Amino acid sequence: MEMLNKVCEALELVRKVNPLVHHITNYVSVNDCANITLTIGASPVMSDEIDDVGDLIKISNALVLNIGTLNKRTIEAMFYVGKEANKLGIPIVFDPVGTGATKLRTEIAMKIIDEIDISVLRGNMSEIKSLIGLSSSTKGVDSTEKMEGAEEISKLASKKFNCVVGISGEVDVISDGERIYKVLNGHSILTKVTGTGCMVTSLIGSFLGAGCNPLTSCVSGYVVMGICGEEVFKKSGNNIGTFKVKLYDEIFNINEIKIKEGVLLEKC
Ligand SMILES: Nc1ncnc2c1ncn2[C@@H]1O[C@H](COP(=O)(O)OP(=O)(O)O)[C@@H](O)[C@H]1O
Ligand SMILES: Cc1ncsc1CCOP(=O)(O)O
Ligand SMILES: [Mg+2]
Repeated sequence: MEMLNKVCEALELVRKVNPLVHHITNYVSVNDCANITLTIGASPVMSDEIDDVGDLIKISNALVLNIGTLNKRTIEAMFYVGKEANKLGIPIVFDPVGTGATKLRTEIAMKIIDEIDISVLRGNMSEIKSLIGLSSSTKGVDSTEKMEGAEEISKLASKKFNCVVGISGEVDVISDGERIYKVLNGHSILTKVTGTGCMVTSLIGSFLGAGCNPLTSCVSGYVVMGICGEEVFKKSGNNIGTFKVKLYDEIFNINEIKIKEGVLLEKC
């Protein structure tokens, strides 16, 4: 399958290019995002100070915006650096954490999508549904929505926001407005460790920074997290405390052979 080869090429490319990925992200999973960026072969830098981000984005290859613990100061920095990234042609992945749960999150996420050119929007079903104006329930940062209709919703959201949209869940669904891919890899244990969605977003940022296109970057992020999450569970079972550390090991050691053996990727 053509996309599978692109995912393998993306892995090779990120390790060759070693892109710098600038993050403005949340203080819950910031360290996990930095580590996951390193494990895939990119380099992370985290900064949300408005007097600092303008210089950093000039030397970065991609930008991750994540509103998990947004506040007035980081919101201002996100708009500033997002617009600078657009001027410089640096790709952006946006994670609208908790959208739908609060007015502030929904309003800021909508404004980011409206004013900043985003390459990939990645969130769970509750977040994406709320952004396209569908009624949606949430549990804070976690989804309480079923994945039913995810194919159409991802396509609709992609067309509406003019970017690739990746909806995560038991099956991850990705669309560029025309094509739809499904990644069936993953394990429910991934929902028991905080920050796994944020980490997928950092993986996507790493692939974007390496020069991969938004669709390939998004599919690759989900494939890597899905296969590696499954693998850690197979080896270690329900040992939640050590899961994340083993996930780093697994992602660091992912290769083309393991991807081709383990991948469950479908084109709709
Ligand atoms: N029920 C599930 N079964 C298998 N994998 C899942 C399940 N729910 C989520 N995942 C995986 O966990 C990762 C994070 O997704 P998710 O928990 O939906 O994001 P978020 O943490 O942003 O809400 C993704 O790689 C996704 O494929
Ligand atoms: C628990 C929590 N609260 C604010 S951000 C955050 C982390 C969310 O991470 P993810 O969306 O990857 O589960
Ligand atoms: Mg999330």
